[in-house]
Formats: sequence, C-alpha cells, structure tokens
Amino acid sequence: MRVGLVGWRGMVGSVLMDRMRESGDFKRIEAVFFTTSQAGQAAPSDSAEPNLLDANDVAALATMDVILTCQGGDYTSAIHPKLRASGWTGYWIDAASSLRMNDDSIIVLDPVNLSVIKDGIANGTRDLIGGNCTVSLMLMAVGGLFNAGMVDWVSAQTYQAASGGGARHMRELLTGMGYLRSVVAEELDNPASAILDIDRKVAETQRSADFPADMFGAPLAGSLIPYIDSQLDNGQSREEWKAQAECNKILRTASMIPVDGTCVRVGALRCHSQALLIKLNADVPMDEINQILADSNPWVDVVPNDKETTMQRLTPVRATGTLDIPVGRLRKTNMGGEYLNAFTVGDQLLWGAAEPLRRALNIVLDAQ
Ligand SMILES: NC(=O)C1=CN([C@@H]2O[C@H](COP(=O)(O)OP(=O)(O)OC[C@H]3O[C@@H](n4cnc5c(N)ncnc54)[C@H](OP(=O)(O)O)[C@@H]3O)[C@@H](O)[C@H]2O)C=CC1
Ligand SMILES: N[C@@H](CC(=O)OP(=O)(O)O)C(=O)O
Repeated sequence: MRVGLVGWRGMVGSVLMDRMRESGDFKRIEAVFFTTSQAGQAAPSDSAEPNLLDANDVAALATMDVILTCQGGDYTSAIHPKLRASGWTGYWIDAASSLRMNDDSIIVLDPVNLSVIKDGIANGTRDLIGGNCTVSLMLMAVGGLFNAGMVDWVSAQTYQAASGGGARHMRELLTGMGYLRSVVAEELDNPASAILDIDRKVAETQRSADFPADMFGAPLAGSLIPYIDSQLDNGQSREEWKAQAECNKILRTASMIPVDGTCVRVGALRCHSQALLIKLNADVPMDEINQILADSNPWVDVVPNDKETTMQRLTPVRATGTLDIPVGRLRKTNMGGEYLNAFTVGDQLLWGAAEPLRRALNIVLDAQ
C-alpha cells in the first residue's frame, strides 16, 4: 500500500518514524513523505519518492491508500474534508483530536480495543484516530479492569508532562529550571547560606515578568499549573472532558462509565502520571486485581506496593523513552473494599501518541 506520511518531522512524528524504523514497518509499505513547508526538498531514505511532496496538494494525497498524519488539528481540519469531498476512500490515521469524536471515526488503542477497530474496519470505517495521551495511558494501565466489566467509575488526577504542549513547551520548562538555578547558584555553592533566602529569591524570580512563561502562560519550573487545554462552560477543562468521552468511545461501552478529575501540568518532560481512584462493582481481592492488570497487555508492569520498588519502578524517570506502563500503589482505600487506589506512569509520546498510530497502520495492512 502507498502510505502518505504527514507531520513526520515534528516531535510526535519523529518518535513515530523511530518506532516505524525499529519495527520494520517501512518494509511493509511504499512510503511517500509530505510536508507543508519543504516541498521539493530531498525525502528521507525510507521514501519511495526522491522528493518531499506538498501536504496541501489534495490531488497528490488522493493517490495514497493510507495517510498517516501527526501534523496537528489545523491541518486535519483544513485537508481531511477536502480529501473526502474529492471522493477519496483511503484510510486516514491521525494523532490530532479533530476527528476523534466523529461518529464515523474510531479511536485506536488496539491492546485495549482491537475488536472495536477490526469491527470498524470491516464495516467501512476509514478514519482511525489516536486518543488523547492521558486517556490512552490510563487505559493501557487499567483497561483490563474496564474490559472485565469491573469498573463503576474512575476519578483520575493527572500529572502531565511539558511535552503534551509541544517541543517549545519542553524547552521553556528546561530554560526555567536553568534560570532558577542560575539566580541562586552562589547560595547553593555555600552550604552556610540560608534556605529561606534561596526560597525568596526563587519565588521573586518565578513572579518576575522576564521568567519564561510564554508557552504555558504561567511559570512551570518549580511550580505546577492546574489547567490544561481550553475552558468549558461546565467548569471542566477540555482535557478533563476528554477523559470520559474518549474512554467510553474507545471501549464502546453500552452505558457511560463516569470518568472525571483534575488535569495538572507538572515539570516532567515527557511522561504523564495519574493517580486513580477506581470504584469497582465488587470487593474483588487484590491478588485477582493484580493478575487481571498483569495479564491485560504485554507492556503493563504491575509494581508491588512497597516504598523501595515504587521509587525505583513507578516514576517518569523509569518510564521515559520506553513502552512500559508501570502501574502501582495498588490497594483498597478507607472508602471501602470496592474503592481501589492506583498510580500509573507512561511516555506520552509513545503510547500517548505515536505507538497506537503505527499499530493501527499494521492492522490496516493485515486486513488487506
Ligand atoms: N505533542 C503531543 O504530546 C501530542 C501531539 N498530538 C498531535 O500531534 C500534532 C503535532 O504535534 P507535535 O509533533 O508536537 O508538533 P510539532 O510542532 O513538533 O510539528 C508539527 C509540524 O511543524 C513543522 N515544523 C516547522 N518547523 C519545524 C522544525 N524546526 N522541526 C520539526 N518540525 C517543524 C513540521 O511540518 P512541515 O514538515 O510540514 O513543515 C512538523 O510536522 C499536535 O498538533 C497534536 O494534534 C497528539 C498527541 C500528543
Ligand atoms: N493535551 C495533551 C496533549 C495532546 O496533544 O492532547 P490531544 O491529542 O488530546 O489534543 C497535553 O497537553 O498533555
């Protein structure tokens, strides 16, 4: 199949290209590389064409069997309707949120919803959309409990990495960290200096007009921001709204399972973490819960709930750059035996963005 790649040189796209090369995906396809800004320049060595094609050229896109895009929502909104209106019936595989909640799209996360994806493809669905990173990572961790029909509702409190905003947001976080260190470098080198003087200087710096905050809209280094994405009329942020909407669509639930919480940006680089309170519909023993989670997919790492193991295995430092999905702090809470505590971490550029897309491509290839 001829597969048109759009957005491949961006941050999500670069992670996707690395995974496709590692996994041998390019051997299965005739890859054609598109760009919105560099048409005519030399294409990467994986390309079937010598040069990059114009990603705004609908006629050129229409010669593809599959378009795989990480270019972003504005691109999708501009191009996808024109392409479909031209009569194109190929597969559109996309990281952006624009088409996610459309009736004629599927949200792809095959370790959790392979049957939904296969049914959809068999029934003619051609828009296969990656889920929101937080939702995908939560379901990679605890989807086993949902699929076992054990979940009444979930309260999810998130700790989301800078990379969710994009490459410039990651740079702003690191610049802010360096800036803070630089204003107290002398005091830090002197063990006799007063920690409250250091603290005061740091707070003054964070509050100053020249502290880097253009991308996030508020200082993040040494702080956090309890709001992600746009504001909705019901008091939720759009990121919080996605949790229930997308989770239920991914699972194709017969009746809505409530999912809600507060989404918070923290100073991690590319791993999102989540503290979950899961209301089970029965007081299931912990060993059974651990087993269901461990068996749910090959990437879940059920971390025993002790301090030393948790500190080694259940952190962004441990999970970053890997496909592993550690889930731990598993215990029943004071609320009762049906109320399960959990904490999970995952790389938001891998399972949170790129990996479900390349796997959706392979499912499409397998279906031919
Ligand atoms: N960031 C995230 O965590 C997630 C993002 N997504 C989706 O993916 C989309 C893309 O996100 P992201 O990868 O962060 O976006 P980037 O800003 O990194 O890349 C988007 C595009 O910008 C263009 N570009 C311009 N200058 C450069 C440069 N110097 N280096 C690389 N690319 C450049 C490229 O297009 P061209 O070659 O055409 O110029 C590139 O494809 C998002 O809009 C969102 O819809 C989904 C899930 C998570
Ligand atoms: N909103 C996510 C990243 C993202 O791109 O989400 P979505 O694909 O739902 O727009 C974050 O900031 O962490």
